[in-house]
Order: sequence, then C-alpha cells, then structure tokens
Amino acid sequence: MPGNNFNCVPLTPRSRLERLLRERELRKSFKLVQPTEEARDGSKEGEQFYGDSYISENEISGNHKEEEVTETNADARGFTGKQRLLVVANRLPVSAVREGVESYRLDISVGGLVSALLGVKEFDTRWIGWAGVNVPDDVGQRALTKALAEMRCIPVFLDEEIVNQYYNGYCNNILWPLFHYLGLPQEDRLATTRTFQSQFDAYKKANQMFADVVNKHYEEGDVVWCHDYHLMFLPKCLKQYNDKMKVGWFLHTPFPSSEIHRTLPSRSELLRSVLAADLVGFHTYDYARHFVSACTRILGLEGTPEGVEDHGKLTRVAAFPIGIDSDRFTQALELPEVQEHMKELKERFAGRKVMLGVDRLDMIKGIPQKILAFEKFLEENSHWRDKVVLLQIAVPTRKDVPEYQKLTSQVHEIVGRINGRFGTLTAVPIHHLDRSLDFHELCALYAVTDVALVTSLRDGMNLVSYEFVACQASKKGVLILSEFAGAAQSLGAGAILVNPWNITEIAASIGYALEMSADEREKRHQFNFKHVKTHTSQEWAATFVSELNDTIVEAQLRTRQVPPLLPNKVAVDCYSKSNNRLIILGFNATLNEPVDALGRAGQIRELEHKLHSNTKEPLKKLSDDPKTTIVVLSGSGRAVLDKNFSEFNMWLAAENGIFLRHTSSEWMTTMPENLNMDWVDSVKHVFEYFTERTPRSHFELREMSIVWNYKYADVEFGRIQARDLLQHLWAGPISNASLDVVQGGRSVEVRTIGVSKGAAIDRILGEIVHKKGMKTPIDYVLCVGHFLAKDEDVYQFFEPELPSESPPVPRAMLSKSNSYRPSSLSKLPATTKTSSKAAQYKKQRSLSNIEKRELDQWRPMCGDKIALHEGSSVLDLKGDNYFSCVVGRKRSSARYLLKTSDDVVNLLRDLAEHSSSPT
Ligand SMILES: O=P(O)(O)OC[C@H]1O[C@H](O[C@H]2O[C@H](CO)[C@@H](O)[C@H](O)[C@H]2O)[C@H](O)[C@@H](O)[C@@H]1O
Ligand SMILES: O=c1ccn([C@@H]2O[C@H](COP(=O)(O)OP(=O)(O)O)[C@@H](O)[C@H]2O)c(=O)[nH]1
Repeated sequence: MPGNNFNCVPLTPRSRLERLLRERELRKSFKLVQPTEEARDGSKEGEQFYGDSYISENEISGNHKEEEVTETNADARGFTGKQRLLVVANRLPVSAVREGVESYRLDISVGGLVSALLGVKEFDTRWIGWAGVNVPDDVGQRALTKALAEMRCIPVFLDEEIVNQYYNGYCNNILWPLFHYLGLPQEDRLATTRTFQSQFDAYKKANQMFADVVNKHYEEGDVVWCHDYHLMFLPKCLKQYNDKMKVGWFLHTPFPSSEIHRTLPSRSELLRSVLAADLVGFHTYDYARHFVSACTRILGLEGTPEGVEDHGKLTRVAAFPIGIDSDRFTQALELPEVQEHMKELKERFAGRKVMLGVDRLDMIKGIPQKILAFEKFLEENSHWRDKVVLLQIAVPTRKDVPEYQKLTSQVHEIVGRINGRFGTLTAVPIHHLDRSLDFHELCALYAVTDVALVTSLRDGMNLVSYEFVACQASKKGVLILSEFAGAAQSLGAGAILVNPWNITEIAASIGYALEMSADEREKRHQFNFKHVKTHTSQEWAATFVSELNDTIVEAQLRTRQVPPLLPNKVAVDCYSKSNNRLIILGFNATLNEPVDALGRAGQIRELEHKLHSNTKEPLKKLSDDPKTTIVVLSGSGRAVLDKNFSEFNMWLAAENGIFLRHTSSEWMTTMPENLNMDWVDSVKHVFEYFTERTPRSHFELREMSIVWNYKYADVEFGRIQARDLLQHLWAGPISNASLDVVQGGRSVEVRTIGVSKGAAIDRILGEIVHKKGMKTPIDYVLCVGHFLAKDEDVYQFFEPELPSESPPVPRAMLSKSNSYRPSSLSKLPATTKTSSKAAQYKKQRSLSNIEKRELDQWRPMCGDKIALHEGSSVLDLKGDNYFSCVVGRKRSSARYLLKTSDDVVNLLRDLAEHSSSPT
C-alpha cells in the first residue's frame, strides 16, 4: 500500500484560528447559560477562589471543613464535565507552617502567579507544588498531604539541601537575575558546594521530583500546565514518561534577549527541555520572540511564525498576557471591613495625597529607584513636602538569598535618610512596611491611592498595576508605570510610562501625576479599566488551555501530512523482482553530505556541493546494471553535475531538466534559442547587493536561473533580507519579465517561467526511452529528492492513483493507468497534446556543446516516439511498484520519507546488493 495516501490528507475542517474563535464563542455562550458560581452557591464575599474550591480565610488558617471542599463535594456540586487541569508550579497557593507533629497552619502565598491562578475557575483544577516547608518525616508528610488535599493541592516534598541549591541557588540566584537582565553571578561568589553545576544538578533533580508527583496523579486527558522558570525541565521529564500527555509551559518572568540567554552555561539543555512542551506561553510578544530567537540562534532550529520546529516537531510559542480576577477586587470594595479600612486610611492621611508602591522586596522591582525619585521630587517641590505621602509595601521574599538580604538593608537605609531629611515631628514622607497585607487591607489601600508607582527594572507582567486600576473606579487615580514591566504593553496608553533608571523622569512624572486634571485622569483611567475588566485571569487560563488543546489537534493533523518512513525492504524486494527500473535522484541534500546544525549556525564546511563519499560505490553498481536507468535530476548546473557524476553510466538532468545528457554523450537542451535572458544581469546585481550585506550568504549563477542562498547565515536576518530582496526584485528587474520566483526554506531562486522537475520529466523520459530503444515497459520507479515544493510535481508525474483534489500535473500524455499510450493521446484536449508543446521547443540554444547535437534529437516527445510499440505503455506502474520519497522534509506530496542523505546511502547500498553487473 502506498505510504502517504498520496498526500490526500483530508483538508483541516477549519484553520487553527477558525477553530480557536469557535471555541471562544462556545465558551462565551456556555458562560451565559451556566449560572455563575456566586449565584449557585450564594455570595462568597471575602473568600479566596481557588479553581473549583473556595479557600476561605477560615480554611486557610487551619480550620478545614473537610465536607465543604473535598473533591467529592465539588463533583456533587456539578463541577464534573470540566476539563481536569493539573497546575504545576514551584509554589502552592498556600504555604505551610508546621505547628505540631501533625498540624499545620496554611497561609496564602504572595506573588502574581498565585494571585492570577486563584482566579481561574473554569477547570477542574488540582495544584501540584512545594508547600514552602521542609517535612522530613512520614507522619508529617501524610498529615500535610491530607490538609492540602482539602484544597486540591498536592505537595512535592523538597528537602532543605534541594531547596537551597535548586530554589535559592539555581532559580533565584541564577535564572531570576538573568531573565531580568541583571546578569549572572560570578562563580567565585558561590561557595564550592554551590557551583553552577551542583545547582543545575539540583534543579534537574527537583524538576524530576515534580514530574514524579505529576505522573502519579495524571489521568488520561488531563491538561498539565507547568509554570515558570523553576520548572523548565519539567516538560521534558513529563514527555519522556508519557509522550501523549498534553503539556503546556508558561513563563511568568520576561524571557531575555538571546544575547543574554546565551551566557547561561546550561542554555541549550534548558531550551530543549522547554521545547518538549506542546505549547509555550509568555506574557508579551517580545518575550516570545526572544525565546524563538534563542532557539534559532543557540540551537540552530527553525523559528516560524507558529513557534519552533525541530525535525518536523512543532512547539507552538505564543503570547498570553495574564490578567486578574477584577470582579474579586471591585466586589471586595463593597465589603464593610474594606470600607472601614478605607475610612481609617482617609482619616490618617487627610490633607495629603497618597502615593503607593506594592512590591515584593526584590531587586527587579526598582524600589531604591522609586524612593530616590520621590526624594528628588520632594527636593525640587518644597510646596508638596507636607502634602504627599508615599506608602511602600515591601513584602519580604526569598530571604535566604544574600542579594535579597543586601537589598533589604539598602532600602531601609535610603528610607531612613529621606525620612530624616524631610520628616517632621508629626509626619514622615515615606511609610515603609516590610510585610504583606491581607487582601482587604490591600484593596482599601489601592482604593484610597492617588498615584500608584510601579518602577520595576524588569517585570514579567506586574499585577499590582492591574489591581490598582481595578480598585480605582471612583477615585480615578494615576498609574506611573515602568516601561520595562510587561504591563506597560497593555496599560501603557492610560498610564504615565517611565524609564525606571531615569530618576529625573520619574520625579517629573510624580509632579505631573499629582497635578493632573480630573478630565485627563478620567480618560486615562477608563482606558485601563476597560482592559483590566476584559482581560481577566479566567480568560487568560481558558485561552491558554484552549490553545493547548488545539495544538494537539493541529499536531495530529500535521503528523498525518508527514509521509511514513520508506520501507526499505519492500522497496528493495520490488526492485529485485522488476525488469526495467528507473531511479530518479535529486542531488542537493540527497546525494551529498548532510549539513549539521553547527555548520548552519556559523562554520561553513563546504559551499560547494560534493557527492557523499559513501554513495559512489552503490551508485556505480546500480548504474552499471543493464536493467536499471539512473537519472540525476537536479537544480544544479551542468558543470556541477559533470564534476560529480561523469564517471557513472547514467543520465544527468541539470537546472531542473532544462539540460540533459547521458554521461556518454553531449548535453542537449530544450530551451528555445532566442529565449530572453536580459533579466539575468539585473537580478544578479540585486543578489550581489544582498550577498554583500548578508554575512555567510552566497549566490549561484546558473545558465537559466540564479539562486541566493542564506542557509549558513543568521536565520532571522536571512529571512528579513530575503523579504527585502523579494521586494526589490518585484519592484525592479522582474516586474515585467516572465519568470518564476521560487522561495525555498533558506533560498530565493529566480528561474525561467514554467521550469520545474515535473514539467521536464516527460521530455526526459521520452528521450531515455527513445535513446535506449526500450522494448519493455518500466515496471519500477524510485524517485528520491529533497525538492522544493514547486518541483515536487515530479512525484505526481508518476503517481498512478492521484487523489481527485490534487493539482494538475504536466502529464498530458498519461492515460488513467499512467501509461504512455499513443492511442489514448488523441483523446486528450488539444492544448495538452504534446504536439502543441512541440511548438514551444523549437530549437536548442546556441551553446557550443549543444550545437554539436542534431537539433531534433531532443525535441519534445511525440506520441509515436514514446510508445514502445502501438498500444503498449512505457510505464507500467500500478501503485506498489512506484516509490516517491522525500528526503529530510516533513511536508511533502511524496509517498515516503527518508530522514537524511545517510538514509539514501543505505537505501542505495541495499538496492546495489540486488543489482547485476553487465554481462
Ligand atoms: O514564589 P516566590 O519565589 O516568593 O516569588 C513570587 C512569584 O514571583 C514571580 O511572579 C511573576 O509572576 C507574575 C504573574 O504572572 C508577574 O506579574 C510578575 O511580573 C512575575 O514576577 C514568579 O515568577 C513566581 O513564580 C513567584 O511565585
Ligand atoms: O501584601 C501584599 C502585597 C502583594 N500581594 C500580591 O502579590 C502579587 C504581586 O504580583 P506582581 O505580578 O505584581 O509581582 P510578583 O510579586 O509576582 O513579581 C499581587 O497579586 C498582589 O496582590 C499580596 O497579596 N499581599
């Protein structure tokens, strides 16, 4: 049975975008018919949502009411039917503090990731992660597992040493600063027990521990969503265990420019592990672009608009900007306790404008810069000194990492100095809190604030800015936002954007914000408020999971388009049983040595195409077999084919079949003599121009075509240059010429119109039949090549069972059974008859060596010439004696696939073993 079903893959019912839009509509209409959870369960004011479970303040503080929140109850409440989602993150939404042998206090974990995922309600969610506590004993582990199960949390137990090396070390001392452009720590700052290598080993070990827990709880059909830089190894571990698992990975931090990422000693391993996921998500398009770029530059992989391709496997990469559960904030503002807090705050700061900063005490948050800018503002605006106060909530974080300890004392020192400088007996300008606030206090604070200050030096998104906007419906305060926070891309239009490194600019912005007119504040606020209300964390999660589901559908469709591997044994058996075989071979990437990824990334091994050394022997044997005819059909010019194949007994078809010769005779051509080739010089100029400006690109001037090749150049730059080159071509030299521009993976070719391997093969075949004086039909065809899509028509030329939707191939002379039958020719429409083609190929070009031949010796084939004798066929292909085979391409109309030219060598060797020598 033919392998690829002749590429008659049923067309995808919808495009990916259509499918996703439909899915989105379905989600919306589902929401409309489903009662909201609040409506179903009554008001849940003051509670923290966690997926399908509610984590109330009571539950969190340890008063677990098992019957309210167990999975069984959740199911009974009608939550079944939702997709199971396993959220895997370093930190669980609750951190445990051990209070006795079997008792724990559970506190909500602070940080954007937890806040965002608490808002996700659409799925039947379980959370797998570390509870932030070392529990070495079995009794304690069992008790904590039980307590967490009530919140649908599953713990991963990490011991102190692992936490130290993996979390404090590799995650927070190496990856975190690097991803936020703060560079790598010097290795000598690390003790000998904490080297890059030991920390990286611990990182891998910890990721495997997470994977083990996931594997244990995984059920078929689950979606596994891995989060953040802590778990870059996880997708690989999971896929190694079960490659059917749907795995997504989302990064909450920025992904830095590839120039930064490439400094990381384990750069490649990390990228490869992430690429094992089906879908990789980032907050912004820039981060996604950096990631793809790192994969192309560091790993030498193919970056496409869809994602990253590695040997045909696509990992989708896209931006999914996170949001917040805005309703939770707006509803909280109505609560009496929040109103009470607001009242207290208003009284406390009456007569002063309130400025607010809420950050984890982290280097990336730019807290010193913010405070220094505030100092500058007070310095330059003495009239504001007793009219404004800055409240800075600095939540302690990662306290075991030395850099964070240093930051704490640095911030304390600056605050102390400024308060000493501008404070009075009754008031200080900065209120600095080294602690977190509870949700209600935080909402109240957001609501009474006049100006929020976010000065992150880098920040994946920054949810504080979203939360502030959500709480400002009545006050309409101003947001000053760092342009280096992901949020700047979504809230940039309503906020005042600043460069956090520019203290003067921030100070000026503070003044502008404090004095902004009500009208302008209103407009800016409305813009951002709308965004925060619509781009919620629920939408974010639903979109990600829906794309992840769809990515699997897409991958299945793609896989169905990949031809199966050539069954060598079948091809060889069939070969040995046949009497008149035709083998058509491409040259580039088929018979020459493969180019490895490193070669692509920089070092040019060979610009010149050279025959794979292991090919020579089998090729010699095959070409000497009287029952076998070999044609090398290549885009390369005559000189290249001469140089590589003159020693063999075979046919050479150069420049996609424009030139043909048997190695025992001269070249001939079908090109009309007076063909207009005026375009060549001007196209050459354009190619020269781009070659000069694209390092490691080159161009090849052939007789009938020119090819510009950038396979050794920087891929991204090469692509941009190719686009630019095409524009130049269309606008100039080829605007009026009859030419084909053929784009390859990493090349642009300009050739005379209508030239393709498929278009040439009928003439070549006719000539061979004629010259060889064939008496028996060809009963075996093997056609192997790494052809451009345009040239794949050669596969279809021989195809006995073309699917009905296949594009027409230049097979004017073929009858339905794929045989040349003079008798059937007359039945074809006049335009497709060879006699009409004949007129096109009047004379050969006036090339000296071609002129030696009689002009009509290689003329277009006429019916009477290509028939063996009246009524008999040249080709006797029934389906199982035809093997079309693509080399190293995953999308092809060929029946079969060979992965590399090494596989071609092996095939030729096997065939050669079944060949006979001339008698
Ligand atoms: O768990 P910790 O080590 O204490 O750190 C807390 C979290 O910090 C980071 O948050 C990021 O995620 C936010 C939501 O996507 C985003 O808005 C923010 O810009 C990021 O910094 C970290 O990525 C999380 O893993 C930590 O849990
Ligand atoms: O006292 C506090 C201060 C902050 N947060 C939360 O911590 C998160 C911080 O997220 P962000 O994205 O701004 O930065 P991250 O800390 O994740 O880097 C926000 O949801 C805040 O509501 C909190 O719960 N209590």
